Amino acid sequence: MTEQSPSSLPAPRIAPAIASTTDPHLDITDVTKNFGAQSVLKGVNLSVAKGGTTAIVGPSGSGKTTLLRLIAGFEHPDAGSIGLNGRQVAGNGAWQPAHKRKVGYVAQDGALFPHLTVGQNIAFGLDRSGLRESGLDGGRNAVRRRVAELLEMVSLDPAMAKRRPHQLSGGQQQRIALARALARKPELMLLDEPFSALDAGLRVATRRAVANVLNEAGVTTILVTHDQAEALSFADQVAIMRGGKLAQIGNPFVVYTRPADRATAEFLGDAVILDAWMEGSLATCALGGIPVRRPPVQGAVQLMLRPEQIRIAPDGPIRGVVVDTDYFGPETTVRIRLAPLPDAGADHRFPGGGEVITIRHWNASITKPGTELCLRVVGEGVAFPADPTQA
Ligand SMILES: Nc1ncnc2c1ncn2[C@@H]1O[C@H](COP(=O)(O)OP(=O)(O)OP(=O)(O)O)[C@@H](O)[C@H]1O
Repeated sequence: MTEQSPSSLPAPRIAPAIASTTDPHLDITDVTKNFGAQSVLKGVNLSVAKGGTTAIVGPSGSGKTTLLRLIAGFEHPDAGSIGLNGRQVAGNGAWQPAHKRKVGYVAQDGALFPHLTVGQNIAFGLDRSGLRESGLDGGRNAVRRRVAELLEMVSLDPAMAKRRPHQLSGGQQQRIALARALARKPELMLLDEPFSALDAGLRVATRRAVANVLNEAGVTTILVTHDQAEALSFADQVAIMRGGKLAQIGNPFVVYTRPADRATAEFLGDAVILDAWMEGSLATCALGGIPVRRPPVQGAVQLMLRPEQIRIAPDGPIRGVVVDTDYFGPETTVRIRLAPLPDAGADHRFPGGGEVITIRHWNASITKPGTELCLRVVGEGVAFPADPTQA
């Protein structure tokens, strides 16, 4: 048994930045989209708060880009409606073309024009009548000044305006693409996997820089990605797309720690899933009795824990033997075969032991195969009905 009680568990961290969706910037209601016989979006509902950051994450082909293109106004929905700032822009007979929606779009590869300089690329996005409205003449000097301003906004040296895209790194190219999209002063920015071509270090730095620019400019942002870690770190609202539907929408902490179903749990990160028996708010499994906040059913369930909730501890009540390990530098994944619970006996509610779980540990030397370990579980588990039709 674990020695945790629900009252001793850490309180969930609630993401501070979720803006109220009572005043949504974007409102998507029951949107469907078919391409020929293929049904790609099957009734999507999503609300994005003004100034908020939403990540749409999901496997390849689940419909993420299609949804973004509908929001941008590059495609019409077959049914449902899309509202921007309280005004219907698509559906129910309404239609506002893309160039009137005040929406910026940055694609995966940045899509810069290779034959134009950086400055010309950015200037391409400038709305010259907008420059005139701002008291600028819309001529060369005004354009040059605005391009320099936009380059500074994305933390690049204005001298770069003379270069061509092939003379820039991938991260710099993505920032130029962002500057070009920002040139029109969009109120909503759509980012379609803009960091996926960058290597790991540059990806994190560029993501952070882009997030800062958009945040400071107060631009509502939607990021599409298939990278769950990116979604969790970038956004204050994460929407998980699966098979043309949003399986769950919530703040990053909630969707990671309390996924709505097993597929979402496994998509968002590593998950330890064990057969368990739910009685009241306690699920008994090979790791002992684990508190569950809102059990969906009683009786047979599948219990989900994140690997970081299972700690190696000399006084831990659960026993197991290391099966094998995988060394990754800062951490090692450790596969452990669990021993039967001492009080399991012939009671059909208790698992018989022998389950293999995978956890992580920083010290590779204490996790050699065959080593006996004591384990402790921290925090709550999430229970899913063992019979998925009950979900
Ligand atoms: N213009 C189109 N014509 C026909 N089929 C399309 C069109 N656009 C998208 N599709 C199909 O719709 C499905 C969803 O595509 P979409 O690009 O929206 O998925 P995605 O989740 O963004 O995938 P990825 O992560 O691989 O970019 C795919 O099967 C795709 O082939």
